[in-house]
Amino acid sequence: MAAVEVRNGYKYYGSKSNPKIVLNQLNMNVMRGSIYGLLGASGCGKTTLLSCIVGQRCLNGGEVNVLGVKPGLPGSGVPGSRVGFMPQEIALVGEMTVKETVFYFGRIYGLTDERIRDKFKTLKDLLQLPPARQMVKQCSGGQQRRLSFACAMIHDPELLILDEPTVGLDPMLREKIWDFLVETTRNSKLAVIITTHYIEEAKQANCIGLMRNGVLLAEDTPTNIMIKFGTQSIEDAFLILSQRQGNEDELVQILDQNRNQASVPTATLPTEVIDTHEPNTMEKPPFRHEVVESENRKKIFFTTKGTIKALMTKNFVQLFRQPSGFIFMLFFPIIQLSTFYLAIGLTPKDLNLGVFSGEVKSYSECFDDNLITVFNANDSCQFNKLSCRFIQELDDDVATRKYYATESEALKDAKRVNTVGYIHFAHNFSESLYALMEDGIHAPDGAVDNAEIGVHIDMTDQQVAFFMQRKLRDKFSNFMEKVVEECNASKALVELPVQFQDPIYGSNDIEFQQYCAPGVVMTMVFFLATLMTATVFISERMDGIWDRTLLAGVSATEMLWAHLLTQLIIMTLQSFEVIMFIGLVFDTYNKGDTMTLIGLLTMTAFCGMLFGLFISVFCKTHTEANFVATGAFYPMIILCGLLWPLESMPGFLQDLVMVLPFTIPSISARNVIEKGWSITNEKVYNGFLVMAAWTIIFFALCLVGIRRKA
Ligand SMILES: Nc1ncnc2c1ncn2[C@@H]1O[C@H](COP(=O)(O)OP(=O)(O)OP(=O)(O)O)[C@@H](O)[C@H]1O
Repeated sequence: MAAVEVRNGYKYYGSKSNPKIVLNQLNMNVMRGSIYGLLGASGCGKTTLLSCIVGQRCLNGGEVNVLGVKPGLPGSGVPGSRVGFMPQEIALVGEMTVKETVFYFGRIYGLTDERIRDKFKTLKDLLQLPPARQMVKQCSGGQQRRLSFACAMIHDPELLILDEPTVGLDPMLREKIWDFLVETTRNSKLAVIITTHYIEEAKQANCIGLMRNGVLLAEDTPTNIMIKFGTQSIEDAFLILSQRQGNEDELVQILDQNRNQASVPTATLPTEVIDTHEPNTMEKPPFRHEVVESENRKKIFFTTKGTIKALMTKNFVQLFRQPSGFIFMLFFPIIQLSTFYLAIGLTPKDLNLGVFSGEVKSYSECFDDNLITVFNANDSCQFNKLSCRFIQELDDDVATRKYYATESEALKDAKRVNTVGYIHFAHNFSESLYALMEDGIHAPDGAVDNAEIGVHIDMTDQQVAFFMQRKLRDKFSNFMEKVVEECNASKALVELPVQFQDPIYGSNDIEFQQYCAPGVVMTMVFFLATLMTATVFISERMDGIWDRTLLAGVSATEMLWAHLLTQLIIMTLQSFEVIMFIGLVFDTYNKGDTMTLIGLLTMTAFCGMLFGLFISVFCKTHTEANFVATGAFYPMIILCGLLWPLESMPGFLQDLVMVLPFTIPSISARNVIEKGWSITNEKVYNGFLVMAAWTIIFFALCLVGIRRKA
């Protein structure tokens, strides 16, 4: 009875108009209880044929029947527990131990732990597996191959497909594996398809298929093949066949011969000659596939829980055993937050400010303890060296003062950027100020000018310049208030008629850091999740683990859920860590509910994770994924009002950026932190809604992408 039948198999890569034909009207029969050696040069289409047999790929024409079912039908067990597949690449998780790897595959195939333990014992001896606790990445190439073989065998499949299993193994072990396969197929119904480059070892197979350029040139027992071509070895027979394939007349002959045999290949023309546009369906009746047992469906449904558990265990092991992954996950947020809180938005310190006063010959006069600046007698005041008094008012929290003998020297140093600028006082600053206070609007013009403190600032560093301007204004105001107080005059004389009362929200000394912190933390958490997810998924796909797990019968949806759940746990912990860290270490206040913030941050991370998944679905390599993630990061930082108020943007842009994932959520976070609003407030829950909407959009796009690829 046939385990695998391929009829007129036709497969191409590329577009229909310009196809690259890989399987060309190929016929193949693999009997139960036998070994089928599939031989052929590199690139002839062996792996493609195997992937169509296990349901990983679909034929473009022709039919496949595997164990009585059409591969890929839900509940058919193909791909799944009825088939064992050992791919060409190792496709194992490097961070798992040998034992964990065997248990992982056993569990996703739905085996009980006891059964896995028994099987592991047998396979360990047979295949000389490395020590159970050794990590896969620490195994040699040959050891990894043997382990991969064990994983394909763990569940006693009905069909075993081995793509180059003996590459890199020593002759003794190769022989052992062949002996095992011969013995097992003799005593059971197990069917084995094996591809190999060591043509002579295939002598032990019950049947050999010689393949070239997508065509099966011959299919027979090794002895018959050698007799047919009058050779001593299969290799020579293969050589003769390959030479014949190059000769068109001979080809037609082979084709006729094969057509007369029902079960052997019907098309043996090379790809360049044969008419490939319409696959030949011949007159054979279609396959009668077995009805898929509902029992199988039930089994798959009940094993889902165990599968998710196995997948999640694998994900955690993978993450925690990678030092870089663990450090990235735990310490990267802390490092990023620390750098942000230490570097952004704090008050500038250690600035140098030049000072020139025409009132004094030597600045030591200003620091003379006997210096009296205000004389108050007979309801009038006399001022003496008031510039010194202002200089004393300027303490180190404003800037370190550098004193100059001339204004030109102060200017020269400011131009060399040794100071952020300088202030200067006229030689008659005190008298002019006195005149201004005494005579008011009747004071001479010169007095008005000379009573001013001249400030020259380097405006190229705007933040420092604004800081200096604000500080000088505040200091001047304090200074004048003290002077008029000593003169027994009313403060109202020097106070601005504009009074800033207690703020409605926030405080007068709020730092810029408070404004941008929510946005910075949110983008950090989002893109961290994006990068982690994209990296995990792309690595898994590139290493072949994704495909191998799918071939074990696990659905893409189950794998997706397992990853999402793993990441969700990590993201929740990370959000908690972030909030606690900035609260405890940087003493950041939060007037609102911490759980609301953790919730919003976790949602942000979850959304970032789905964005990472979205990237991994549409990008083939890590480089492409990094380009997309970095490309998205900067527009978000710039456009979402995280660093600069939205109100400064043109109106149309303001409307546009409202739909971006960080604009409204960062406002919500600020509303919680600064205003103490709860989640019931529209301006808080809006942020949750926007994040939820983006999460749904990314999820839907991922599903569409994954289904299209499937
Ligand atoms: N996804 C793909 N897209 C386009 N071409 C592909 C794809 N996969 C394989 N091919 C091409 O199809 C041909 C057959 O590839 P396949 O991997 O099936 O060969 P093979 O016989 O298994 O080779 P090897 O023994 O080296 O593994 C090759 O020319 C290969 O370049």
